[in-house]
Amino acid sequence: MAERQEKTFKFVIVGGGIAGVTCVEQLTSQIPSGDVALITAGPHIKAVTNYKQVSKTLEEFDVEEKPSSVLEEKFPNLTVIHSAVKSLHTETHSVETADGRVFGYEKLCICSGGRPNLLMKENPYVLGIRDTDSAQEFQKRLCKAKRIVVVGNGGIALELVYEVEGCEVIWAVKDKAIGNTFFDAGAAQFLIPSLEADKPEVAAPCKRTRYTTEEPAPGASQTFTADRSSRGHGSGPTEPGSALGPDWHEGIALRGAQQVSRRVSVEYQCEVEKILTSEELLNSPQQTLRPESVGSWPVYIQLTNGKTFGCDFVVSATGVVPNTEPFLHGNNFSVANDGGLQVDDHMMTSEPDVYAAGDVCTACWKHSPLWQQMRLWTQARQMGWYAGRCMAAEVLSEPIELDFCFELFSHITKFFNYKVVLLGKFNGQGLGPDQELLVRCTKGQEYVKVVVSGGRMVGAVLIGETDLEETFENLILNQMDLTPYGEELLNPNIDIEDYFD
Ligand SMILES: Cc1cc2nc3c(=O)[nH]c(=O)nc-3n(C[C@H](O)[C@H](O)[C@H](O)COP(=O)(O)OP(=O)(O)OC[C@H]3O[C@@H](n4cnc5c(N)ncnc54)[C@H](O)[C@@H]3O)c2cc1C
Ligand SMILES: NC(=O)C1=CN([C@@H]2O[C@H](COP(=O)(O)OP(=O)(O)OC[C@H]3O[C@@H](n4cnc5c(N)ncnc54)[C@H](O)[C@@H]3O)[C@@H](O)[C@H]2O)C=CC1
Repeated sequence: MAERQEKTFKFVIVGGGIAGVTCVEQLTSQIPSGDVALITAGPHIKAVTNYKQVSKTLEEFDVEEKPSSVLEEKFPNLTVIHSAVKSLHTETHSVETADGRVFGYEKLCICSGGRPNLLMKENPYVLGIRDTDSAQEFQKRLCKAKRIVVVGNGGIALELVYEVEGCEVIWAVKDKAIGNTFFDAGAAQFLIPSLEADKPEVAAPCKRTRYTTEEPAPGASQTFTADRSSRGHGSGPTEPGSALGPDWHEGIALRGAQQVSRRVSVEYQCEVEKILTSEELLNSPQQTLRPESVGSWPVYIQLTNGKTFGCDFVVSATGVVPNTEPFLHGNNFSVANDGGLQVDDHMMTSEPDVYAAGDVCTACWKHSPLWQQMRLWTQARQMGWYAGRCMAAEVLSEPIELDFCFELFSHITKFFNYKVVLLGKFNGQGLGPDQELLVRCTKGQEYVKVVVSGGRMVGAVLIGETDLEETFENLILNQMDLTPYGEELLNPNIDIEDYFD
């Protein structure tokens, strides 16, 4: 550890993403006299703008990348330090930065986010998407590409396969249906036609109280094509840093080298066996391509379904790993199975005076039966805000209770150009057999799924302009017995809002 301590701050926040910046904003406004330092690796910070509380728990906002001077001008008691934290010494209450400076703290909040959980870290043909730099690298490689393979079945994969144009996409998913992180096979079936059609088909509403769905057989593949117009170019490069967020792809053209329509082939129920160069492929015993077709691509991907695809590069959209490394050495943090710093219901880690918020932490308090953690920026904002309040409350010796936002999971987003609202145990997470699903689906228009347990609504997936989010949120929060209403709950001819007034 360097000998010289530059300064001791009352509060030190590490990370200029949504969690860190929201925590700073909360602290500086609650305790204007306390000096606060924000230590962050990149030159920019992420700020929440146009915040809108849509309902009791649903919120919408934009995120802007801004120079940190904007924050310093707004909060005179804030100092922004641009350097990565290299080590943390909880005993002496100090952090050391990559440029050798040491700063003391009375209370520390770690908001260092996460990084892509890459399939093969050292392989130059495997890309992850996290921040502005990695998105621009992806765009640079894509504009010369004729075929890419996307591995993963969560948020990034869903966005990419829909947005990429002029390049063939092979989409390898582990599951029986697309988008398993966010919804079930029924919703996947509703969304799939969007991959091949620009205009949604409008049909009469149809209602079913339980859904059944045809699933592709193991190793099956499906191909979807569509013509789409290209979009404009956007912002220039920035330093590596915070995660991208909603609509990140709208500012950059995601167009490949081919003047052809979009073409997505989904390979179901498979994982990556190997990623090989053409030379390695020729020497591989499992290789199934004809020798004359080997060599035309820079890289080849072998899937566990026995298929091999040549491509320009592979996108590993396979989740997030929390950035904990600089903080662990020499300290005694409890780390969760997913690699996050465990935090209690006051966002405190297992080390005294050290809090954590956002993608880097794992919520280890006893959750409300209707909430779960997902690494989303709505939760990064809520956690950063609540961590700031908890730190202030501790300093002011005020009591504080777990915030209401952790009562009910709620998320608004957009997939395949549809509004998507997820509430509570939207996929029946952890409910076991004690659940009933009510589904209403109008092809090309809306998909409504309600999860009922013990006669009470515990979750919902709303795709399209359903206008049901507020009513369903209330029904979930009230835990009203819905048994008398039965299937009428989703009857499209009943105005459900009036029904429950
Ligand atoms: C492509 C993409 C699309 C997404 N889309 C959505 C979406 O539509 N909706 C949604 O809700 N969520 C979305 N997310 C997830 C969301 O962006 C993240 O959950 C959220 O931004 C996490 O915020 P954070 O502040 O915890 O971490 P980050 O944004 O990762 O910020 C971490 C900060 O810590 C800094 N840092 C890291 N290590 C150190 C260190 N050692 N010292 C100092 N500073 C350090 C980094 O520079 C960065 O500023 C998306 C994510 C990606 C990658
Ligand atoms: N609209 C939204 O809300 C969006 C949210 N995000 C968030 O950004 C973060 C990063 O996104 P993603 O990388 O898509 O993470 P994710 O957590 O959403 O999905 C990861 C996917 O990768 C799969 N996977 C994991 N390991 C694998 C392996 N070895 N082989 C094959 N598949 C594997 C998982 O089954 C899962 O389908 C997530 O926290 C996500 O929630 C990202 C984009 C959009």
